[in-house]
Amino acid sequence: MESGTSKSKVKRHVGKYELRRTIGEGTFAKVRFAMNIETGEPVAIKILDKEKVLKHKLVEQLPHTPINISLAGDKPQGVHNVQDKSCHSPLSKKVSLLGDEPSEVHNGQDKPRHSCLSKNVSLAGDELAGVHNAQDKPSHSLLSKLAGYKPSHSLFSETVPGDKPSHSLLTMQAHLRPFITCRQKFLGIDITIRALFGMKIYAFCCCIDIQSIGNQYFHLLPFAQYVTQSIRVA
Ligand SMILES: Nc1ncnc2c1ncn2[C@@H]1O[C@H](COP(=O)(O)OP(=O)(O)OP(=O)(O)O)[C@@H](O)[C@H]1O
Repeated sequence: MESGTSKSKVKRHVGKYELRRTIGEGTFAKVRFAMNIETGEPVAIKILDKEKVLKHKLVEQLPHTPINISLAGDKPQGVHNVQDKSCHSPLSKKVSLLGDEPSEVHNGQDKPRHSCLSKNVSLAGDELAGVHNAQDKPSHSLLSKLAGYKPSHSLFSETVPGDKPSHSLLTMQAHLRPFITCRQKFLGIDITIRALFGMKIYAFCCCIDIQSIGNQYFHLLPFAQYVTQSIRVA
């Protein structure tokens, strides 16, 4: 994290993002509008105090294995997502699924177009095995753009040397739990994990960049203008 000064006030930066006004506040986090100083791309950055995260054991709610999340609009054929309307976060919509044995999950067919998050994967088979998503490059994927489509690439670790992403890149995972529905809340994100149609397996995947700096976590989100219609970008 770096800071710069302007004539009137100090502008805070997180990597290549300049933090601007506060968009909103939730139970655990404050969300600020931010702008990529190189491209002008608007994003939202959710800021959480580590203390709060620890106090409310939010981290413990994160499954030890990676999870897969998808946004509204990403509905690969045959997959029915259940939206959780109790949460306003654009990341809160829904969910994943998949097998206990995290065999490599890939996809060659599914090309979601409207994902703000990257690497969506859909599997319609009864088995998870050696499926790859080498072709999958969602055209509107914010994070995949930022990460250069490299799952191991953290946006912030790239731009903030020395700062390690704590939970960035929640990647592909499989849980073979037919008919089990599980709800988790992690860092303000409601996550519903559902297994649909018995042995049929569907997978969604995304990269979530969460950077730990000082006593705070910074969570990069696509800026959802519909949430804050009145925000002024300036
Ligand atoms: N990606 C985003 N783009 C624009 N505004 C956002 C975004 N994410 C959150 N906000 C705004 O910030 C507010 C706080 O979001 P946050 O996710 O921290 O809490 P919440 O989900 O609204 O509430 P809680 O955490 O109590 O369930 C939201 O109500 C919304 O107005």
